[in-house]
Amino acid sequence: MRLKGEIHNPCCDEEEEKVAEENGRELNSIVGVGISPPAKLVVGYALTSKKKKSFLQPKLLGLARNMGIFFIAIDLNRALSDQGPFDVVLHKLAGKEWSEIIEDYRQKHPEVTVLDPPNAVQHLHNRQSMLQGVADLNLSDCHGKVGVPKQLIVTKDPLSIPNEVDKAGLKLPLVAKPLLVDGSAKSHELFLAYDQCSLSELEPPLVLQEFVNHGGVLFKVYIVGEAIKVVRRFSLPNISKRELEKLAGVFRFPRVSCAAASADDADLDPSIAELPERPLLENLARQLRQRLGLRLFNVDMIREHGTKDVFYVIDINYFPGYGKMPDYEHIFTDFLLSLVQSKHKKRPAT
Ligand SMILES: O=P(O)(O)O[C@@H]1[C@@H](OP(=O)(O)O)[C@H](OP(=O)(O)O)[C@H](O)[C@H](OP(=O)(O)O)[C@H]1OP(=O)(O)O
Ligand SMILES: Nc1ncnc2c1ncn2[C@@H]1O[C@H](COP(=O)(O)OP(=O)(O)O)[C@@H](O)[C@H]1O
Ligand SMILES: [Mg+2]
Ligand SMILES: [Mg+2]
Repeated sequence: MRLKGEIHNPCCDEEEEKVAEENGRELNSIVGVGISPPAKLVVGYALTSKKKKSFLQPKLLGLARNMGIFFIAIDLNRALSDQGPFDVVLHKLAGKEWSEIIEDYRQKHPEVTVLDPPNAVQHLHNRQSMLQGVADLNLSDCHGKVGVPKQLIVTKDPLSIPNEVDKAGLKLPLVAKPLLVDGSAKSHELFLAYDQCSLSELEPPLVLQEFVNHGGVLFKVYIVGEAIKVVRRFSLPNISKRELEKLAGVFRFPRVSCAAASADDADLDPSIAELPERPLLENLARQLRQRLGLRLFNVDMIREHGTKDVFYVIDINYFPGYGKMPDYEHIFTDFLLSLVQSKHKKRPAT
């Protein structure tokens, strides 16, 4: 925690100016009435403009300010070590150059909580390494099973895909996903493949994943440190055997489970809509947090149609769209405060 007056506050765009204005209003009002400055938490952020807009909403900034938490934009044109000082750094920017900057900063400033370490984030930029952790989890309790759909990685020669799929024993239909996830629209361009021959039309590098019928509903499990929030989203409908026999080809499908596809208020079959049990989610989140070394992520989970508790994780996203998570402003401010508290607890008594 720091005292006031230590903050450097560079403004780069409209969003940042708004944030700085919110912060400044608080600083001036305290100085003006001569109250001694309270301890405060300074959070530096390096986010895309889309993310700044969706995450730094007035309801978060206002609540945070009342709790002594101030968000300060990191100036990408200046050395990171010359800025701040920060208690926490939040970041989600693409590119190797940024990863190196933030890793270097993390090593030189162990007193700052960097959310999250770039090498751990990197793990989620590849759809193969992303799900490796899940396959190795130990979730053998009575609240359900969590696995990963059977999948195959293809890095070259599209003409060999039909044969490779055959050898691996993958069952059709398949979902084809770009192997690398870099935040681009292209990395979210997904295809459904209904027959083996057409698979050679796809462009590697890819993950080919068995399509799991799940009743058209997906569970988005948001994790913020130890907090978990789960929402329902619409997803792809079941594909019947009959339909599969009739169809051939590969078809691109749109972003079916985006925020606009919320299914929380829909009138759904309870056996499809019922959320995964809380102990299962807690166990999953705890183990993933440890294994991935991340505190800010979400997990896309589906329930195998016709079962009560057989789940598959199909996607994990770093620093997802928390702005759409119900109650995110409280969850996030509590989380930021808990970081400082745990830091204080760890400090040896003098
Ligand atoms: O754009 P939003 O707010 O829907 O958030 C996206 C996430 O949506 P979700 O919160 O899961 O509904 C989205 O999740 P999905 O991959 O769509 O499941 C990604 O996390 C996306 O980041 P990136 O493009 O992979 O870097 C996220 O995009 P960024 O906001 O990080 O650019
Ligand atoms: N193995 C699968 N079985 C059934 N549906 C799937 C599968 N994988 C993906 N989907 C559907 O495709 C959507 C996008 O896939 P996802 O892996 O989450 O990619 P993205 O990173 O672009 O969100 C999911 O929300 C879900 O509707
Ligand atoms: Mg997804
Ligand atoms: Mg994703």
